[in-house]
Amino acid sequence: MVKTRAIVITGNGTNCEVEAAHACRLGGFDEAVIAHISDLLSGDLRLDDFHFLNLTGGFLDGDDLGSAKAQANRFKYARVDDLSEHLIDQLLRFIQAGKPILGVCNGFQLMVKMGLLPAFDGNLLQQVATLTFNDCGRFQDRWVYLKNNPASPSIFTRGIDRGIYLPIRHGEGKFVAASSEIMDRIEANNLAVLRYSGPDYEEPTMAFPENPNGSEHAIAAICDESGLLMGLMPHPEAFVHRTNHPRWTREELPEEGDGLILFRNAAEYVRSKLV
Ligand SMILES: NC(=O)CC[C@H](N)C(=O)O
Repeated sequence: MVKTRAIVITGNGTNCEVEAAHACRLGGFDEAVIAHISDLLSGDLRLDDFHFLNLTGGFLDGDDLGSAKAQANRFKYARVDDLSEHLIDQLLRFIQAGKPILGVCNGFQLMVKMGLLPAFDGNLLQQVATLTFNDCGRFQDRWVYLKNNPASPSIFTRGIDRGIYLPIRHGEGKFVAASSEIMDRIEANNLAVLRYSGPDYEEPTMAFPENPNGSEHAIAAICDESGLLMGLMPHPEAFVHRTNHPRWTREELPEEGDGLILFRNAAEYVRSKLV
């Protein structure tokens, strides 16, 4: 049987790669490789040899130029040394092959700034939204409630009932669309996958602190129309077991953390396409 292989890209300031690779393995991938961006740029590793790409969180290039902006340009314009192609050619092949990509926090910022999300009409590499400074003006490091949109096409959130509880750690998490037309289209196509809410997961909220950054339409996660490309500000890889929960010694909790389902769904999707 073919091994399902996940790749987590690191380097230039990411800091969640070990947790992310662990989540991929727990979720069911046979292998999860932590690859430095330099290994892709040198041609030593190729995206073509993997089935799932996780763009993980951190402080790429120290957030200079705005979070993930420099890495977005690196992905778009850097050439792979020994293959006489650009890294973006590999990335576009990956997407055209129908392979899923999950961007978390800095990785979500990267996907949006490269134009991989929301990528209307498969129009990749055109930036139509951004993630900018939190309205509160401060870095936020705590847990949030995320209301699920069951009508979204995201393959990652299948099976989530009302919502999930996850940690955030970001300074630039406010989702802003370039125009009201873009936002209308995101809403019309159910591309807003998760929104900040109260603990009952009833209504999305713009109120601080439940909405930690002032994100338009309370958006915490979006996907593309295929559901295979998704990004979110909260960290699913940081809640895979009940002992990751801030109150695990005081509350009765299920063994599995709320974030693991995203990785399990990715692994199951990949497996279903390989057999
Ligand atoms: N944890 C993260 O990935 C943070 C992303 C980015 N550095 C920010 O502060 O917004």
